[in-house]
Amino acid sequence: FSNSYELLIELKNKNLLENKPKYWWPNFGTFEVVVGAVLTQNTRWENVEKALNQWKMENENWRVEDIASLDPVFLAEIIKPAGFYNQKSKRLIALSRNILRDFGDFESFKENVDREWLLAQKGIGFETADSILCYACGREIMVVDAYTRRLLKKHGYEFESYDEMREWCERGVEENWDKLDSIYENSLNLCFARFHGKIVEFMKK
Ligand SMILES: Cn1cnc2c(N)nc[n+](C)c21
Repeated sequence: FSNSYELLIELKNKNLLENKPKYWWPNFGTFEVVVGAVLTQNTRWENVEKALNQWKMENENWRVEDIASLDPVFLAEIIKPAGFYNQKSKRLIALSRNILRDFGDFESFKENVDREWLLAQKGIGFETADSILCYACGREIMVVDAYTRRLLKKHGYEFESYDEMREWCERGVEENWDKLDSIYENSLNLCFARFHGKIVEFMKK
């Protein structure tokens, strides 16, 4: 493939997202995505799901108001399966408090947060920030990760930085948006959410 549009087309016909949530990340658009994005650092997704489900055994769902006022030792115990649980517990509580302090509630955070605010939060780097923007806030931004880097390297593409790789993935799709729009029968929204999901599922196979 000579650009990311051609890569997307090659992946499109492999049915990589069948029996997956519509936008790939479970509970897309909710605070649970924010928690999962922090928990998935340096561990396997299966461990994140275990941690997320531990909380949901006792609670309806993950709410920013609950986590903001939680005892860090108590939360660490719940998220233990995800690893680095003391550090991740402290960071999730601080992040939740800052969301309430700076935005008032999760809905307003979804609408108004930007990449700079996220990157200023302790323990949030490019991949975590972009996962939150894309899958919690529904922004058209491409998450790139070790899977993406490995796939592109295999096809001769190497990048100086995270952002250079992200821009390569976004540019090829944006330059061919009209072609994609007709292929997807004009239902082309959040295509980067699905594009990243296809890459992860392809590389895991
Ligand atoms: C949501 N999500 C984030 N990272 C993932 C992964 N590695 N594998 C599968 N899923 C669904 C994931």
